[in-house]
Amino acid sequence: MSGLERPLLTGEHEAFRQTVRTFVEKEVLPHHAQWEQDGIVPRELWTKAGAQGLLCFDVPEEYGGPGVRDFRYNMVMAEELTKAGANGPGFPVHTDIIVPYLTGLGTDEQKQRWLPGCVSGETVTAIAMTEPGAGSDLQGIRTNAVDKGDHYVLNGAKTFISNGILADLVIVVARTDSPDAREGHKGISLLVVERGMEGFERGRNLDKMGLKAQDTAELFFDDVVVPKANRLGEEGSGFISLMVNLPQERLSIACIAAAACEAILDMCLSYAKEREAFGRPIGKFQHNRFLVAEMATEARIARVFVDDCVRLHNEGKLDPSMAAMAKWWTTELQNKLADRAVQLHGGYGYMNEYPVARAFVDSRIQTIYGGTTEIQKEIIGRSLGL
Ligand SMILES: CC(C)(COP(=O)(O)OP(=O)(O)OC[C@H]1O[C@@H](n2cnc3c(N)ncnc32)[C@H](O)[C@@H]1OP(=O)(O)O)[C@@H](O)C(=O)NCCC(=O)NCCSC(=O)C1=CCCCC1
Repeated sequence: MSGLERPLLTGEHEAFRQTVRTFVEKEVLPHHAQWEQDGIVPRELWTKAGAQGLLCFDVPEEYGGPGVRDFRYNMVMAEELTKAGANGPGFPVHTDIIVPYLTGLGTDEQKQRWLPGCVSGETVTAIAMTEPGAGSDLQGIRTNAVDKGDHYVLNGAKTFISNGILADLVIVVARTDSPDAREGHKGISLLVVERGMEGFERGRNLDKMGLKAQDTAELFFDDVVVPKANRLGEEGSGFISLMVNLPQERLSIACIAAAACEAILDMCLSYAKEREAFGRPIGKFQHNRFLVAEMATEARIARVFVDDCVRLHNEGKLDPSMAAMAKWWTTELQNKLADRAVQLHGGYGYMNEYPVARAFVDSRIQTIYGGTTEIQKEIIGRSLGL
């Protein structure tokens, strides 16, 4: 797909892309296979990324960041990691999804306390929404925090938490209402739990089908004393804060999907030109030519759509239903293209040593996390008044 115009991006974004690419080639790719076996990346990778200015672009200067509110940088980061097949570093999870809660909801004291470490990579973050018994139905969570005056006592369990093992700071979604007088979404708050708090334990680093080098963990909270100074936003405002922030998470996932579609197309194009069968390159057979032609068309539509969503987001005009459209459509496309790519590659496509196999397994989670395809359609349907 190289050579296609991207009017959204300027020379500065392309220069940033070069910095990310050099970092990925030097610091990530030589070790990635080992990290996939380990199920985790080393801490030092985060501080190296921080030192190169690759984390938390929109954190204001007074809190140690570059203060650049431009999601195109987030998008370029997602693209470079995805196209390199380097899905281990959970940088987009940190920069695009979690740190914005601190920047947007934190008091000055909280921001002074937490943001400089997030920018430098000393502090790795996670957000804990999902529980063993509640995923799509966020209001159904049971983790609860009991008000004890100047602190809460937190109890519960979370699962599927990205960066869960590495995280020093976890935003925990918890019920702060009483079990006798449930207040629906108004009973949900966001509490920051920090590494070392008594009663905060990590469970398994979960063994996943794909995204092998990114740690995904169970977290347990057993009478954890969380100071009220660690609550983000007003008590009871947590659900609305999630609804307001989730569109950016979904856009981040769509950025990954659009880049993955382009990467899959490139793999198929090369293979269709190189691989010969029955005396000619397989791309000379009409079936395969049409297959790759369809992929090129669909990947281009995804690109134009996602770039436009990023433009709207930068202008503060991306509504939640548009983010939902971008998320479901591009991630479903990514799955479709990945499946077809394996078929085109035949037996080689099933071999882990071929990038197409990784593209296939990594695509599968994309339609699930960040809100499933079905939840995205629910959001769109409701926005249409249905
Ligand atoms: C969309 C959803 C299914 C909606 O739920 P309900 O039907 O219970 O809620 P409902 O009755 O629709 O609404 C309640 C209040 O909320 C207001 N509001 C809604 N949207 C918004 C909005 N956009 N802005 C402001 N207010 C909003 C609504 O008006 C209502 O308030 P009111 O009662 O009128 O006072 C929601 O639960 C959801 O989204 N689930 C997916 C979770 C999900 O996506 N995890 C992802 C976990 S995976 C993850 O986090 C990671 C993945 C990858 C890496 C890292 C992290």
